[in-house]
Amino acid sequence: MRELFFSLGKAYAMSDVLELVDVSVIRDGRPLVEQVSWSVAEGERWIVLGPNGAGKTTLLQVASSYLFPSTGTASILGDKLGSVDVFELRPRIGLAGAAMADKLPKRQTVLETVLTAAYGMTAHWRETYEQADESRARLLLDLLGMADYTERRFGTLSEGERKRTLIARALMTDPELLLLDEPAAGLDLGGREDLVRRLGALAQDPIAPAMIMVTHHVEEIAPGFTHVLMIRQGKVLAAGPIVETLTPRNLSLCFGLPLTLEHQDGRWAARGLPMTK
Ligand SMILES: Nc1ncnc2c1ncn2[C@@H]1O[C@H](COP(=O)(O)OP(=O)(O)OP(=O)(O)O)[C@@H](O)[C@H]1O
Repeated sequence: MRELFFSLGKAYAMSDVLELVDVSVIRDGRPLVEQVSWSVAEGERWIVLGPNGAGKTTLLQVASSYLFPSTGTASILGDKLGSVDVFELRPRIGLAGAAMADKLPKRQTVLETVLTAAYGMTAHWRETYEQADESRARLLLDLLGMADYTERRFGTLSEGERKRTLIARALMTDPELLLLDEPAAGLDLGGREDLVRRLGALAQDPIAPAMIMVTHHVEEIAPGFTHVLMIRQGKVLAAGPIVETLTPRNLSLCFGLPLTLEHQDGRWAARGLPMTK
């Protein structure tokens, strides 16, 4: 069944999903991210964790080829930004986030919203879809628990339903790299837990694409995520295998206050220390 979703043959070396070397992005003379070096290999599932304004979305924009570094080099799926046609690269990258949601027409059905990704478009426009594409879109919507919503208009969905539709959409092109920008933001407890379960299944699937998920909250990290990059004020504070790197000390440094951290059954929970009188 899974083979329907993800293909096996990849055209790049294992280590080459993403390779940033000394990447800085500078706007108005200020670095939004500074001297970031980071590599993501096939099979790895990364969390990018950090406070508001740390530079997480900026990094994801570089990883999705929508933003070029001001200095340093970025290679995505074996191709260096600046010497590759990004329009050939982008279908190989699945991207789900609020910025994408804003571009999608609200009157389009959920099925059309997912299908248009197969054609590199955001809106339905006279193209006739192939049966195979429609079958894939329906299967992905089913995988994300959206099978009963295919004819609903995208604009009428709840936040949780919208988030799950966007992930199905991001998987439509069978990407080699899946980028999720705060997929659990705005979800209630049930919605978050449902999404964490689905992302956990995806993360633990050995033939699913390499994944990078941006979040502010350790509670949103699903079992199966293997690595974490912790970022503060545009700089990498720590990066590496999650169990070694996601420590109370690093988390406290990252968010700038003393925090306790629990890790149980693959899930994480953080709490601030009580105020001393
Ligand atoms: N085009 C721009 N010009 C100037 N500053 C920008 C631009 N885009 C982002 N910034 C600033 O860069 C910093 C990093 O922004 P970014 O959106 O990457 O952070 P983030 O970690 O994703 O934040 P959040 O968690 O709040 O979404 C912020 O201070 C933001 O105000």
